[in-house]
Amino acid sequence: MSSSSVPAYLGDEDLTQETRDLISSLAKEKGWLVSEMYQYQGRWHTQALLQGILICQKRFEAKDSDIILVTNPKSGTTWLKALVYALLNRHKFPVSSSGNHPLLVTNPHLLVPFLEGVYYESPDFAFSGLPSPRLMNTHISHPSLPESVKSSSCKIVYCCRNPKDMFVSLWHFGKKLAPEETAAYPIEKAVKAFCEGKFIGGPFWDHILEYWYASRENPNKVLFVTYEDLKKQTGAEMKRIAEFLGCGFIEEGEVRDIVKLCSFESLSNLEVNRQGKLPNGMETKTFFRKGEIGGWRDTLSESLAAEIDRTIEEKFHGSGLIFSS
Ligand SMILES: Nc1ncnc2c1ncn2[C@@H]1O[C@H](COP(=O)(O)O)[C@@H](OP(=O)(O)O)[C@H]1O
Ligand SMILES: C[C@]12CC[C@@H]3c4ccc(OS(=O)(=O)O)cc4CC[C@H]3[C@@H]1CC[C@@H]2O
Repeated sequence: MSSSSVPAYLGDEDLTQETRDLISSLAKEKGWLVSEMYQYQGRWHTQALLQGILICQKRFEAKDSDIILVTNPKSGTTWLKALVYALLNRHKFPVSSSGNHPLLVTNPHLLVPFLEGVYYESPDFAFSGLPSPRLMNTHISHPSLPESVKSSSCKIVYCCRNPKDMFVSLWHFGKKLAPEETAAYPIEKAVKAFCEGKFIGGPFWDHILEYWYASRENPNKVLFVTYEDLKKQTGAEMKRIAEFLGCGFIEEGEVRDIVKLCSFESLSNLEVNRQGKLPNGMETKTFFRKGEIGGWRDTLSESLAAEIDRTIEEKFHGSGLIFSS
């Protein structure tokens, strides 16, 4: 990859010998954005994110008080980070006297660390130094989570999104992230790869279903929310998240203020989210595009939408999970 906006952890520099040895034994495919992606524990990864996951699996020690936000890419990660950060810090940083709220001057990705990204960039990063309760996010699949995440009483909030909107969001994100690499790539090919599961973090259906069943088996451990419900009833979903996390009583005014501060209109118009880059090289504005439900209609032809619908029907049939659009 050559574009300047491409983050460090999409590259293949700084790989340890251990990662190189493992990679040499893994199935390999050419990706849409990356020239090589590797299949590890059933999922496709860039070399850098794979190394981040390996280090995370080895080193991350979950605490009972931890909160981990889990998503597939482009399913509402940035928004969920902002909402939960504002919720947990509502006494320290009241949103009503909001002139100096951290979210007004800091991109949500800098307030909530991305586990495998941080472990790739800074393998010795001291997660133990984060204030309690520690709030972090990951795209790691349920079976691949570090053992301590599964065995401790830490809480997981999983947010999923209608796969058609998720794909379309990824499509535009990829084009912004690496315009040269993606310019000549046909959307038909990308939809095919997405439906075959050969996309970073994919297959998307395994990711969603594993957390879906985990939330049904252990509702005190995993809370399952959707981008669509968050969009339609942000306040009610935020209260559900707050109750799950044991945040205690929240006044209606506080809920309203947090919902407003974290809305697409509010966050996407802040200077900090319009200009500038994260330290990893990604432009902050790439995380905000339309922020709508059903926006896939502007990008997908009927036949491409039908191709994704067929995959959804095949993979989610009988699961009880229904995507609204
Ligand atoms: N505050 C917010 N409210 C609603 N959607 C938001 C949001 N912030 C970002 N998004 C949307 O969430 C998607 C990015 O997901 P992620 O944060 O997981 O990378 C993008 O979707 P679109 O590309 O459909 O607009 C982005 O616009
Ligand atoms: C994880 C990430 C969002 C997804 C980005 C991504 C999406 C699709 C890709 O296509 S393919 O090469 O697998 O065919 C590649 C990538 C690589 C970067 C991914 C982003 C890094 C941080 C974002 O949350």
